[in-house]
Amino acid sequence: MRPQVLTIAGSDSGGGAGIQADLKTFQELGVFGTSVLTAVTAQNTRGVHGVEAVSPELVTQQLDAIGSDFTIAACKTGMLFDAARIEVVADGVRRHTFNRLVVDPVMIAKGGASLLQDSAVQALKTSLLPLATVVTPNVPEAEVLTGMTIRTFEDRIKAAEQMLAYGVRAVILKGGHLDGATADDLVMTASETFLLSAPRIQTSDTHGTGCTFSAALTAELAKGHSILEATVTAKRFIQCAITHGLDIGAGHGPTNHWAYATHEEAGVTLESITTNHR
Ligand SMILES: Nc1ncnc2c1ncn2[C@@H]1O[C@H](COP(=O)(O)OP(=O)(O)OP(=O)(O)O)[C@@H](O)[C@H]1O
Ligand SMILES: Cc1ncc(COP(=O)(O)O)c(N)n1
Repeated sequence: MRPQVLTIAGSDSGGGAGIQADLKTFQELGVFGTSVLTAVTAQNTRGVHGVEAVSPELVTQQLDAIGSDFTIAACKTGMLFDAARIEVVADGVRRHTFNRLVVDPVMIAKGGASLLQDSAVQALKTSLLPLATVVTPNVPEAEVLTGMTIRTFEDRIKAAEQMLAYGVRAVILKGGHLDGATADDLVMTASETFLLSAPRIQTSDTHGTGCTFSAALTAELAKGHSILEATVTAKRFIQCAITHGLDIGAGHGPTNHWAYATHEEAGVTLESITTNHR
């Protein structure tokens, strides 16, 4: 039987991020995707033009419809909109024992639109992160989650340590927003810290990179791979998707979800940098 997976996220009408990016990624990686919508955005490559949240009751109904019928091997969250949706999502994840949980703490879209209310950050930290297997913040999201300013490599290590203390099993602090010849993601578990690197692609077509990366990670966890194995495959998937962009739309274009199946990926490395003594 195909592994069944779930994404709990917002809809991106433009198809490059959100639920749409997640389902395309699941399909490409051979797992059966289901979805719980938390919000609907009117969005294209130029930006977010409207947002409406799905009621907490309907979010719960969707979670119960999935949880009562499917065997969810892994699950991810994306745009959660506000504290009320976070609480019902955390409740559903707990009740249905969705055990392998990837939390992508989506806060702000590439174009600058807010996808999570400021007042929801505390709920994310206290209700959802303790249930998470992996949390995948970018640098601005990690700054909000930790209250730290992240500039140096040491800052990234300290921030990842702080997020690990929120109860997650692994932190992937993504480096897409930083400069440099490589896009480096810091991967920290209780026992070890790694640097996951790939050549940085010069492109503005990076809409939905975080969604796609976390969906690939979820698909690989669902197949029973370890967190590290799943992380490396997810990086390969997103590297191919960014490298072979589709040139769609006039703004930040989507990535190519087909590319992983049809192109060789080059240059992803995983280097162990420290052994953590906890
Ligand atoms: N230009 C790039 N070249 C290569 N890899 C990149 C590039 N931009 C981002 N990445 C990689 O894509 C993955 C997603 O990271 P990113 O920091 O873009 O997430 P994000 O900001 O949450 O994405 P989004 O909010 O757009 O969905 C990471 O592995 C990151 O290193
Ligand atoms: C529904 C939804 N979820 C997530 C994102 C983040 O993606 P990006 O930062 O690339 O805009 C988005 N734009 N829309």
